[in-house]
Amino acid sequence: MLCSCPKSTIEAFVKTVSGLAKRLAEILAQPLGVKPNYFEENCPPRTSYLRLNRYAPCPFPSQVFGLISHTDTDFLTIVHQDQVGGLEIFKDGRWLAVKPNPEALVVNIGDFFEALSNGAYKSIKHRVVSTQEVERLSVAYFYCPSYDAVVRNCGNEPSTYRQFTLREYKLQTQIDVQETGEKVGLSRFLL
Ligand SMILES: O=C(O)CCC(=O)C(=O)O
Ligand SMILES: [Fe+2]
Repeated sequence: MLCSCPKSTIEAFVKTVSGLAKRLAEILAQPLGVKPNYFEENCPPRTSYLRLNRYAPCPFPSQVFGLISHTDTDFLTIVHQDQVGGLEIFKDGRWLAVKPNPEALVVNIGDFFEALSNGAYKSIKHRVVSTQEVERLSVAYFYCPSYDAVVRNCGNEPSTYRQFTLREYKLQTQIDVQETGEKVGLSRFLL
């Protein structure tokens, strides 16, 4: 797994996964009427990032989450998890385990694709449950716009969310976490 790899391997992975993220975003955006060069213009490499997650074995797995329920602050996230398992998505009112497959990547829609698509694509709520026996490793690549790129509904329907930038969104999240203890997310930007 990537967490113990040399820097050159991580850099090579970022190069490949960033190309994949861009291509996937373009394909998903095509039916929405988004300009073909939207991601090229608005997502420079410096605001996207890779996170290496290590979840230590937990003596109280029923009481402590590896990662609490959240949506991702990006267009999309590409995740590679090891064989341990623990990632869950919230679908149709219940939590579903994402079966670990080290040969596969998991792609999550993030908050900004939901806004760009005016809700046609949903930013998926997810979490990681703990394991008592073994540690778990995962790698997540977050595909983001630049801080001042405007994210808005690209279709012709009346907008569900007001337009915003990553800078504004992060600032609002910071305020919400300080005041309420959690990220409120897109609902802050409902019209
Ligand atoms: O560890 C995972 O499988 C998911 C990680 C995740 O959701 C995140 O880093 O935002
Ligand atoms: Fe996440």
